[in-house]
Amino acid sequence: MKLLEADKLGVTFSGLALFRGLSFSFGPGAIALMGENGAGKSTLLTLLAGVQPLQEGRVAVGGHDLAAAPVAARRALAWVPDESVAYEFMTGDEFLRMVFALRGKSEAPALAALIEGFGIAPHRGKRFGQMSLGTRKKFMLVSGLASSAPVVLMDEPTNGIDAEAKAHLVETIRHGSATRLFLFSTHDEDTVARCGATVLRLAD
Ligand SMILES: Nc1ncnc2c1ncn2[C@@H]1O[C@H](COP(=O)(O)OP(=O)(O)OP(=O)(O)O)[C@@H](O)[C@H]1O
Repeated sequence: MKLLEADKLGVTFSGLALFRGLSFSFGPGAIALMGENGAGKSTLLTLLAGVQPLQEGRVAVGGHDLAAAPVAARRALAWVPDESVAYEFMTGDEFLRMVFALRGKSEAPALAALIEGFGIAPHRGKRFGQMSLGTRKKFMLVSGLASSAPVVLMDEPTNGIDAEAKAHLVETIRHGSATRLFLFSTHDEDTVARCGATVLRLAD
């Protein structure tokens, strides 16, 4: 079962090619995107997530072409950026409700266990402007992981989170990777090993 396919992806910034002719095809599992700072990990993830338009090549998510059928393709993925995208005035609960409303869902069956596992229950009523960086990150992770999307794209998911949350992230990836694809950028070798992830290395 193919969940994410990239065919001859290429990106050029200011006349310099960041990568070219990048092709892969993944079914369920865990893939760690690694490489030096500036190798293009975040750029690749934003292309796959449909956050930034493709320059060269094509992407299909859940069999849906990202350029030709963007709504169906994006419905098949969840995107967890490195930095919080929530409004500062929103509470944790309001943010989660907004994300599920945007996905056309009123509830997420996995949500309660994720809130518990990531230890964010005490922060649900807090506004993002008053949260620590790690707590914001945990809400981003929970919003993506609680979706039923078969493809979960995460930019540096362990950045800033504590050991308990990291253990829960690893457990969620290990448990879910039989049916879903988790593709995440990281510099964290320990997490890659604990998740049993396959490494996709972007050359500098
Ligand atoms: N919109 C843009 N315009 C011009 N250059 C860009 C743009 N986006 C990214 N870049 C450049 O592309 C390169 C790759 O950046 P990217 O953030 O994808 O790397 P990364 O592998 O995620 O790095 P890190 O490990 O530091 O997070 C960098 O040199 C960056 O400055």
